[in-house]
Amino acid sequence: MYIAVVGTGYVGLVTGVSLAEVGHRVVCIDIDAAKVKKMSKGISPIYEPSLDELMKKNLTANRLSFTTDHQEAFKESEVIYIAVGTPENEDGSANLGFVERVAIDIAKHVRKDAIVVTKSTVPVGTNDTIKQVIRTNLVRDVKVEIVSNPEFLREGSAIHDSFHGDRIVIGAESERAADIIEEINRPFGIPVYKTDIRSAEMIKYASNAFLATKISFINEISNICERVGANVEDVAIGMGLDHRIGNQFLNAGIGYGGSCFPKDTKALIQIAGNVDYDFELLKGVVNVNKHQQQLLLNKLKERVGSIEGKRIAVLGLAFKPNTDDMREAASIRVTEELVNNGAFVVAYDPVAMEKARQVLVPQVAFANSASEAIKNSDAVLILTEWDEIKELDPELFETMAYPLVIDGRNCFDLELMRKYRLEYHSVGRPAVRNMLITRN
Ligand SMILES: NC(=O)C1=CN([C@@H]2O[C@H](COP(=O)(O)OP(=O)(O)OC[C@H]3O[C@@H](n4cnc5c(N)ncnc54)[C@H](O)[C@@H]3O)[C@@H](O)[C@H]2O)C=CC1
Ligand SMILES: O=C(O)[C@H]1O[C@H](OP(=O)(O)OP(=O)(O)OC[C@H]2O[C@@H](n3ccc(=O)[nH]c3=O)[C@H](O)[C@@H]2O)[C@H](O)[C@@H](O)[C@@H]1O
Repeated sequence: MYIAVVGTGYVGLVTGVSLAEVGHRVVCIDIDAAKVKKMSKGISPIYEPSLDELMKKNLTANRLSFTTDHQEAFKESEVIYIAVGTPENEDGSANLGFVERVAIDIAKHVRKDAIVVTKSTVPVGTNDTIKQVIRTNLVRDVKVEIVSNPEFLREGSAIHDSFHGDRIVIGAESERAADIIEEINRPFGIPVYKTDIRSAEMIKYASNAFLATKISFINEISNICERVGANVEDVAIGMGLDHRIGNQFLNAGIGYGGSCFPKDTKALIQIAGNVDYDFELLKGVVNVNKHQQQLLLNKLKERVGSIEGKRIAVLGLAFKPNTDDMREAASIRVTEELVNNGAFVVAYDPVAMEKARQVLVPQVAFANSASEAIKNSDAVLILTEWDEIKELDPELFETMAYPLVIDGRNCFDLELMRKYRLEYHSVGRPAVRNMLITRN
């Protein structure tokens, strides 16, 4: 199949590369010329495990190409994927400006009958708008059908998820269009669920909102655990053994960040509000998430008193491990608050430092390693559970005058931390206060 993918962010690029890998001829289009130049050389503009290798392999095999030219890209295309961003408007609703722009580009440049597949996360009813925009702006006499095919990949394991996802959802207005998209995806061997377009659009928001709900739920349980002396990790294991609950997405921490949960939960509240439905539960989920980051800062303030003039090491800046994505990362608000309170912040991340420099407040200093950040600090805050951080030797913390570690991601085993001279606070687990121990 000749396929065009519009937008080469996390979703578009991974979709394009994966479709090329299973044998399709794919052209990826982006308006960002610098990005296109880089990708044409086989260099991924984002950090995503295995992506570079697959890009190079498929470029060499001539199954994959990149361009800024929509007209050129749509010349042969039988299927056009829309994978541009749908960021948050100020009122929490989804900004559909990029999607609508692409719909107009398709209408102007499409040359043959085509199926337009929406991968971007869009509010229920948006595919009807896309259809309308394309049909009213069509320049040539061609037939365009619309399919909703929401994406469920996670950043940091995007390639793996594309080949081993739990399901592919196809929402279509005709059986023919649904069958063609199913056929395109057959080589992935992932179960396909076909439905109507509006239900497919809703499946995406409902799935993200449900996962976000699980996180806020376990975070509230963790806050109670701290007060009653229980351990949230044991609680999550015990709960997860019930298959109806499942053991995933029950990691308590500083709340969810990233480019999707924060915006998609708010967008779903708006979608509900637009039809006069007050989605109370989801509003609670969003509020709990906001509060959770503050709890970490409260713990710090409680232990160090005034933050002013203190040197605080912040380990882990990306919103989750294995990505350099800084969108809605907890580190943005946390470092800003520390700086506003007069702290000297020294930050470290194994991968996201370059992007972090662009979004964190300019007063933040960057260390070349975790140990450099930790040395001489008054406290360490852990915000992302990178393996590199989880594998740090706790002895490193003993290089601090008063080893105070506040871990927002439960990176360390409590038994292990009890063997070191340090004070360690994590989320939903008993604190370790072990300043007097002498080890042999
Ligand atoms: N990031 C993720 O893990 C996931 C994202 N999604 C959804 O997928 C959509 C895309 O998300 P990301 O890939 O994160 O976005 P992104 O913001 O990383 O990338 C969007 C890309 O589209 C390009 N673009 C904008 N307008 C264009 C146009 N008219 N023509 C060509 N290119 C254009 C931009 O230059 C940019 O490179 C969003 O709706 C998001 O909610 C869904 C599942 C996972
Ligand atoms: O629509 C999207 O963009 C994507 O959003 C999430 O993927 P992603 O944001 O890449 O990452 P997740 O692994 O889901 O983590 C999101 C946030 O939740 C946090 N989280 C996750 C799991 C958990 O148990 N606890 C927890 O705090 C993570 O630290 C991170 O900040 C979903 O998992 C994907 O299925 C979806 O396609």
